[in-house]
Formats: sequence, structure tokens, C-alpha cells
Amino acid sequence: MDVLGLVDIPSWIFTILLFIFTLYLYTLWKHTLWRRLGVPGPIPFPILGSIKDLAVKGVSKTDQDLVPKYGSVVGVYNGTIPVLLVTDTDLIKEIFIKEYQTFTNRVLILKTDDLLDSMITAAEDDHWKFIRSTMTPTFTSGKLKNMLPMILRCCDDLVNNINGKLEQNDTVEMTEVFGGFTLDVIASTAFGLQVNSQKEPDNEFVTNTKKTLTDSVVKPYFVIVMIFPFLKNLMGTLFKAPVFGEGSEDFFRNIVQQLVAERKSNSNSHFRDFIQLMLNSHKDKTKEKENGRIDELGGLDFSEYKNRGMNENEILTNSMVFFGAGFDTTKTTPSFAAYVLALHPDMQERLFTEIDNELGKSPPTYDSLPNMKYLEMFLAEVLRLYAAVPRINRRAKSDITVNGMFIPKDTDVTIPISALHRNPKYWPEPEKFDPERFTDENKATRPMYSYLPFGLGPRVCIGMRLALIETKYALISTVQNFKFVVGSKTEIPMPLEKGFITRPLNGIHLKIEKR
Ligand code: HEM
Repeated sequence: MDVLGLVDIPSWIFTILLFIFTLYLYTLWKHTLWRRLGVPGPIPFPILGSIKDLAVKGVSKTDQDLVPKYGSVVGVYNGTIPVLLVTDTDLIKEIFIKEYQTFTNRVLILKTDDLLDSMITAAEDDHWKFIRSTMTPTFTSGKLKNMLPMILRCCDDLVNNINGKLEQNDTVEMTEVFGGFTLDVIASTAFGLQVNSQKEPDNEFVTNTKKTLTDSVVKPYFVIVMIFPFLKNLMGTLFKAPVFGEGSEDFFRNIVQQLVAERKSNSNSHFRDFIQLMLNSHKDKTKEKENGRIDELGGLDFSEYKNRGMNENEILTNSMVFFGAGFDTTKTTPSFAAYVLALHPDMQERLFTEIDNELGKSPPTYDSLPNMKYLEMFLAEVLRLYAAVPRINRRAKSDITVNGMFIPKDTDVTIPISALHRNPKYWPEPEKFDPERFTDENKATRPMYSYLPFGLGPRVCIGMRLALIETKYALISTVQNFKFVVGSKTEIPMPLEKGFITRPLNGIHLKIEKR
């Protein structure tokens, strides 16, 4: 039909249909890659690939089904992005350690603004290397030791808060309790602020942090970019993905600006929080170079950045990374630990005995931690079965052949941690909770990269030691005072959320008795 001699409607409809059909053919062609390369895997769901399974079954369940069925290297697609699921420990080592120059970066679905690009978790190549090497010295044992008094204060608040809850409730929701503790630790270690988030839930810092953490940044256009990666830049320009929740960016920017101004004007600053350490780090790094220390990350040239310290955007966004990367992970770990203790009274007794023998009722100390071997083994097993991050990935910067296997440019190489940690080859009766797997003798029987709760290689979790200390301190302080017991609301087995962080679906409700 002809409208005003200008528009021929049937030909428009035809053109649109042809366009859609061409896009569909494009996705079909993309979905032939693994078949052409001889990599086993499921027949991809049209257009969406494995996104459908991730949404319906969840990340961990999808991987736990795929890996036993197809083996230690599985080819799937996120939309049309090729994803290689690798649980072969030799290949893991080659890709994540030996070939890290090609696999330096994570898979970023959407690049948006300077703030996102400057997050250590998302930054790429030289920029990541600059930020990582600037932040690394803030996590040395010496610096972490200086933070222990702050963490101990948060432990006291944690015990008082639980005591307060016991009077009001039959069961206690553990992620709320340990969430408050984790938030307090981050507020003091990152910003030097003393907050008791359980006692003061309306505190401005607490409300803004919660806003930051609960706002979802996964938007529908992420899925469009996964299906049509060539739209990445257009989508990035059209939709600015928020890095932080509504309004909270301004709130935190103000805090950081104020703190940076205060600290810069006070050269004898006695603060030991991460903001101060990031401000100092440039100076410290220069000293290290003068002392002849070799750059441990080696290889990449970061000359563009080396003559400056972190700028304000980098300090802002990386202070916020403490929440993104360190909050959920660190609040769920002691919560899952409490759940397992309630389910296994014998293990709880053993932990009581060890802690009583080592510390009695005295607060934990840094030097006492290595003496508590059972705590170490128990926590390692918690992190095996409830690894906070069920998948980690790297993007291939260029075509590469590793151990005889061709991996094309832009492939997302993913380690499905939750499936790796349940591989019966390394973990007999994988669903059984058994801390004895982590005796020195048993550890020696497994390949090195069969256990990766904190990832591996140059991009391994930078907060690992802080997280372990924080979790151990929280567990010791609670176990010294309380006993975890299964209550009427405790779910066995516990349903988990489906996403990219391992969280309980309905919280963890336990009865707590005073010891
Ligand atoms: C039990 C607690 C935690 C677990 C299980 C955990 C786990 C992980 C994992 C699996 C990764 C990815 C590593 C890789 O790709 O190889 C990671 C990265 C990271 N984590 Fe953690 N994490 C925890 C706590 C923390 C804490 C407390 C902080 C900060 C204070 C933190 C900061 C980071 C950062 C900044 C990265 C990115 C590092 C980079 O790209 O260079 N994490 N974490």
C-alpha cells in the first residue's frame, strides 16, 4: 500500500521481517562455533543460548548439571557470546596463570562511564594493573593487623546485637546479623567511620549502603548486548548503566571528597582505613621501587599511570568496590557456617573445645588463628559447598591455542566453581559436609586448582585475607558466647538464590542459645 506516494507499507514490513530474519540467522551461525571446533556441549536454546537455563535453573544448578554430563570442557553461549566452562585443572592453570597476558580481563557486558571502568573488578589491562598494584599494599599482613582493633570492636557489637535479638525473637535471621557486622567492618576499615548498623538502622550511611546494594544493575539491555555484542557501544551510549544505586553515588562522593580533603590537609594523618592507605600508596610504591623491589605482576607496561597516585574517581569507585565485592560474600560465609554448625552439633562441640582451649573467653588475636586448625578446616569446607562466587571468568583478548585447544578471541572462559567443588574425582560424596577433607594429608592428594573459593592468578580476590580474618573473628566471637540450634523456621535443605552470588533464598533462620 502506498501512503502519499512516500511509504510503501508492505515493503517496510518485508524489510523489517528480513532484518529480523537476518539477525536470527546471525544467532544461528554464532551458535555453531563449539560444534565446528569439536567442543562438547548442549544444543543452544535459540537466540538466548544458556541465558535461559541461567534464568530458569540458576547459575550453580546449570553448571552442576552441565559439567558431569559433558565433561571438563563444555561449550555454551551467553546469548551469542561463546562461553567455555573449564574444570580441567591443568587447563585452568594454563589459562588463568600461564597465559594471563591473553586472559587479563573479565567479561564486561557493557562499558559505560569512567566510574565503572575504574573499578578494580572491571578495569582492564594497564589501568587494572595500575589500580591493583596501588591497592595491593593496603592488604599486607602489617596493614591488616592495624585494622584488627576496628574488627574487634565490630565483634563486640555483633555479640551485643545477638544478645538483644535473643530477648525478642524465637529464631534469628543470620544474614541480617552477620550483614550488620560486615557493614560495620567495611565502614570502619574502608572509611574510618564507626557505625553500629544493627543498633542504628536509620543511620544515613547504613541506608545509602543498603540502597547501593539492593538496586539491581542488571537491566534488560544487558541481554540484548549478550545476543548482539556489536551493539555494545550503542547500548552503552543510550543506556547509562548505574554503577551505584539511585542517589547513593552523590552521598558516597561527598563522603570521599570530605575525607580526602581532610586527610590531605593533615600530613600526620593517623588513620588506618583503606581511603588513607590509597592516598598514601603512591608514596609507598615509590619507596618500594627505590628499595629495588621488583614489580610482582610483571610484564605489562603501565607507564601512563605510574607517575600519579589514584585520582578521586578511582578512590571513590574503589572504596565502593569494598561493598560490591566484600559485602555479600563476607556476610553469607559466617551465616552458612552457623547453619552447618546447627546441623552438626558434633562439629560445633569440636569447635567449642578448640576455641575454649586456645582462647577461653579472651578475644581472638592474629597470632592465635593458625593454632585453631579445626576452625580452618571447617571454614574451608563451608567455602567449598557454599562458595560465595559460583563462577569466575576471563575474556580471551586474541585467538590462542592452549594445551592443543583453540580458543577464539572474545571467548568467555569461565570456571564453574560450584561444579568444580563438587567434582567426585576430587571430592568423594561431594554433597557431604566433611571438614576432614582439609587435613594436610587429604589436601596433598588433590590437584592445586581443584579448590578456588577466592579465584586464582593475578586477579585472585584481593580481599581474601581480610575476608578470612573477619569471618574467623566473627565466628570465634559468636561461638564463644552462643550455640546455634535448628529452629522451627530452619529450612533443610536450604534453598539458594539462582544468581551469580550464592545466597540463601529465604534467609537463614536459626535458634540461638546462650552458652
Ligand atoms: C568470603 C569472602 C569473599 C569471597 C568468597 C570472595 C571471592 C572472590 C572471587 C571468587 C573473586 C574473583 C577472583 C578471580 O576472578 O580470580 C573475587 C575478586 C575480588 N574480591 Fe573477593 N571475595 C570475598 C571477600 C572480599 C572482600 C572482603 C573484599 C574487599 C575488601 C574483596 C574484594 C575483591 C576484589 C577487589 C576483587 C577483584 C580483584 C581484581 O579484579 O583484581 N573480596 N573475590
